[in-house]
Amino acid sequence: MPFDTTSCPRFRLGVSLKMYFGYQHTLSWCRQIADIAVRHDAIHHRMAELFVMPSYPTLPVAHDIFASTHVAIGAQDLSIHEHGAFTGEVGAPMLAELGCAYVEIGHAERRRHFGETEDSIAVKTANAIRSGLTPVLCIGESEAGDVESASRACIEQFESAVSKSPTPLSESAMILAYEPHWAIGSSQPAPHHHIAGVCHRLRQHVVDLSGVSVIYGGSAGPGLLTSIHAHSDGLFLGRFVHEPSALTTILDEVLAIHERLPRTR
Ligand SMILES: O=C[C@H](O)COP(=O)(O)O
Repeated sequence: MPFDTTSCPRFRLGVSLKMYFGYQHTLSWCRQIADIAVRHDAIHHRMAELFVMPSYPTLPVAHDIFASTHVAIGAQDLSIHEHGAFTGEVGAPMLAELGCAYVEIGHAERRRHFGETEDSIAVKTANAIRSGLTPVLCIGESEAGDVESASRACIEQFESAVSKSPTPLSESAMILAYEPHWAIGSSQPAPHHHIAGVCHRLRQHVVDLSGVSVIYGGSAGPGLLTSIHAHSDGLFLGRFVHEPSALTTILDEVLAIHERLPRTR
């Protein structure tokens, strides 16, 4: 009997490749992910939505690789400008033209290494929305602390990022990627109770915004979704899916989670 997923959550799984792979390695990884996506029931039955964010130069070919799959592509950043004399920049309109559905904004590494500010993040968020891209807005506290202070920091970052939005937030699609800076690039994710607590408060904060999902990133990998799925709409993945078979393991978890949820038939 086919799965009835109408009453079940649809998990959002995003992957950023950052700048880890070369050009050919990226395309080979994308082909393997496409192969997994066309065969896995969790994708077929729309229990999970997958988006991948490779480096800019690979986007057109990645778009072709995923064309006959349910996998979407996104960029890892965008310019604060849309067009014009801004050497080296890539604007939201071109990303949309390339077939990107998503764009990452405000990642901790951009904040730390490239001078990303709350103001530039707000401008980028507005530009993304104006071009029809779904922002994957990265928010998170810089130092390890308690759930309350982390949640406050995240909510401040969220409110600042959407402060220039050209449309009412109730009409916007957005993914909030909760990434505590101290858990990124680490050997393990933040403690489960911390992830659950912060994601819960973020979900409460956006409870009236039906287009906003809250996912967790920061050393996320196989096994994590099983533990946090009641509190998180998915995962933002990095190093721990560089080996494509790890994604199969996570999609298997999605299937198992759905199997355990009550069904309306
Ligand atoms: O963009 C992805 C996140 O920053 C997680 O990266 P990581 O899994 O290497 O910690």
